[in-house]
Parts: sequence; structure tokens; C-alpha cells
Amino acid sequence: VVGGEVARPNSWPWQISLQYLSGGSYHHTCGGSLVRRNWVMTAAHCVDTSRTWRIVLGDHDIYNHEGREQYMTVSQVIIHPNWNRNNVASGYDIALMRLSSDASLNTYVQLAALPPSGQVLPHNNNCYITGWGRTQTGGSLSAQLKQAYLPVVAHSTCSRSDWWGSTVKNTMVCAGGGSLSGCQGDSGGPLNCQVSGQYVVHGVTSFVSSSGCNAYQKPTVFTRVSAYSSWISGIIG
Ligand SMILES: CC(C)C[C@H](NC(=O)C(F)(F)F)C(=O)N[N@@+](C)(CC(=O)Nc1ccc(C(C)C)cc1)Cc1ccccc1
Repeated sequence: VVGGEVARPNSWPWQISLQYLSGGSYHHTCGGSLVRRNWVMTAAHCVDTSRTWRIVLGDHDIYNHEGREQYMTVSQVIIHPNWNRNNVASGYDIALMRLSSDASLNTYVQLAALPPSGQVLPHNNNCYITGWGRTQTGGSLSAQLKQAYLPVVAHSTCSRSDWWGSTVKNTMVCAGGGSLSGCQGDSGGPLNCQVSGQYVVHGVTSFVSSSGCNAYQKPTVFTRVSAYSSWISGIIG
């Protein structure tokens, strides 16, 4: 997350850290959202390589054990069948990961609320991106979970030729576009949008411009969760 601030610990209790085993230790690679006690939603581009995964719930500082964490292993990875890493622009950057056991829900670990099918939020709707991703283009990961205010950018604006053009589809949602943005390592994490006073996970962090995480008129682009409601509920119930 470029800009914004460190979140109050566990104030986004559905946020997870997706980590892979390398050289005998686990490394943060993506975010995600706990959507059932045994299901996590993330981005397809995070999990389309076969690795040994673990999912950390209730985390705040990914480099320090603070006692609220739950470390879960993964029994199944389901990538959207239409995902194509060579055609990110077509969308479908969404995946579900089944946990080997149920999470314990508490103050620090809660389920995300998902939007109703087909819901499209208006321009400037209040949203926050959260994640442990790089804090600058080419920078390092954040040790603590960060948040940044990224209001929704209407598709009509986001698909302008001097913005993302036809790269952005209506199964995606754009947010931000100023000096605040997502960045590598935020992938798969939530775009938390306030709807009728409640935060709903409306987006899954998908991509930013290769010319810079917070490039001008290149808002962070998210998979629009409400475009995949039937696929999701067909799997998680
Ligand atoms: C793996 C790609 C497909 C998605 C990846 N997503 C992220 O980093 C995210 F923003 F989600 F945290 C990304 O943007 N990766 N980049 C490598 C940029 C990138 O590849 N972006 C991109 C944008 C559009 C498209 C398609 C839709 C044309 C593909 C890739 C990050 C980057 C940004 C600035 C400088 C250096 C690296």
C-alpha cells in the first residue's frame, strides 16, 4: 500500500496473509479475505503456481509473533476456470482456498461480508485497501498491515483511453488513481467498501500499472466480487 497509514491492529479481521514455504521459512506473498471458517478468497495470480502455502489469520506484524495469529494449512486451491495468466485483462483474477481446519472466530478473526450479486458501487464510494504490500514502487513490504482510502472510480472514467482504456472490464472495479494505491504484495487482498454503514469486501486486489504502483490516472484495479457471486456460492455454499 502506497500512502495511507498503519491500520489499528486487527481492525480488518477478515484480512489474511498468504505465505509460501521457501528455504525453510514462510514468506508473505499476497493478501486474502476469510469468507467462511474454512474458505479464503484471494487472487488467481497469487496461487497459479504450485507451492506449499500457509494462511495466517489475525495477523498485524507479519515479522513478529504477537499471539493473536492462527496458522492454517491449505487443503485445496480452486482457481476460476477462465483465469489465464497470459490474459490478465480478461479478468477472472479470483481464487478460493479451502483451509485444512476451521478458523476460530474471535475479536481478531472474523468473516468478511460479501456484496449482493451484481452490485456496482457509485463513483467516489468510500473504500479502503488493506495489505502488507510494498509501501513504494520498488520498495519493501510493510511489516504492519496498512490501509489507504481509495474511493471508487466509475467504470466510465476508469475505461477512458488516458486511464486504463479497454484493459479494464466491468467485472473489475477501479479505486484511487491519485497518490495512494495498492502495490506488489497487496494482491488478493480486499477492497473494503462502506455500504449502508457496513464494510463489505467489494474487490480483490488484482493489478497496478507496470510504470508505477501509484501512476497518474492508473487507479488500482480489483476483481469485482459481485460479478462472481454465483461461482463463489457454488463452492463455499
Ligand atoms: C502479476 C500481475 C498480473 C498483477 C500484479 N498485481 C499487483 O502487484 C497488485 F497490485 F495486485 F498488488 C502487478 O500489478 N504486477 N506488477 C508487476 C505490474 C504489472 O504487471 N501490472 C499489470 C498491469 C496490467 C496488466 C494487464 C491487465 C494488461 C498486466 C499486468 C507490479 C509492478 C508495479 C509497478 C512496478 C513494478 C511492478
